[in-house]
Amino acid sequence: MSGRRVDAKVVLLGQEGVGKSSLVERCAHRRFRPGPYQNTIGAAFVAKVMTVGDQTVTLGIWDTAGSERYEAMSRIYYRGARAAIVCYDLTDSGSYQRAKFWVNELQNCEEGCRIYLCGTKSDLLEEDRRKRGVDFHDVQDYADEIKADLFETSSKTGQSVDELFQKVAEDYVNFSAFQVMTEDKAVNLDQRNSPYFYSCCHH
Ligand SMILES: Nc1nc2c(ncn2[C@@H]2O[C@H](COP(=O)(O)OP(=O)(O)OP(=O)(O)O)[C@@H](O)[C@H]2O)c(=O)[nH]1
Repeated sequence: MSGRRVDAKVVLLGQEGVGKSSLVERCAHRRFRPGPYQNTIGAAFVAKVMTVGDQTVTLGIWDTAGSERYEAMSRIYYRGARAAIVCYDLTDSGSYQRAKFWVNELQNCEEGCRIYLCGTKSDLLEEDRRKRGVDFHDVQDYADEIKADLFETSSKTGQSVDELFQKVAEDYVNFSAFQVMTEDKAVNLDQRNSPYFYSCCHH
């Protein structure tokens, strides 16, 4: 992995303890560590190579610290991000409010960043449905409103974790292809000095 170019910066945001580090651990190392909760200090970085069709894409994933103490630092980490996975704990409505705070930040400061809402710890709901603290349909409506994708994941069982990161990689590839197409067009339209442009207009 060393020396490999990162194609897209991805940042994880969300209240402390919602399971951001566990999500990265599951995605990168396909494991879940149930041990005592250790909060992230500052941020952690993982590069993950993904396959989209016949292309490989390296995601540079920044796992930020959720503690409000590190809020200013998290802002540094989402700068230039192509995708933000904004996490909340499906059993904790307060964490969903905190997720909305990060969405507002991104909308105001990082226009080019796609947002993925991620409700975590879905295995806890399988154990007991009454533990759900955030209504799925409410979040789906909100996701539609902000043009975000919505996933409900479990790092413990692995549910929907691969799907989430795969979608991030696919959107990156598709969006980049679209961007190249529109940029090419912009160049063509702008080439007033090009021989083609004049030959085209003078004949
Ligand atoms: N049951 C269950 N517990 C989880 C899951 N994901 C995380 N946890 C637990 O939730 C606690 C917090 O997880 P972390 O991944 O450290 O949370 P974080 O969002 O990175 O926390 P900060 O680094 O403080 O921002 C840990 O005790 C995890 O074991 C999950 O999918 N299911």
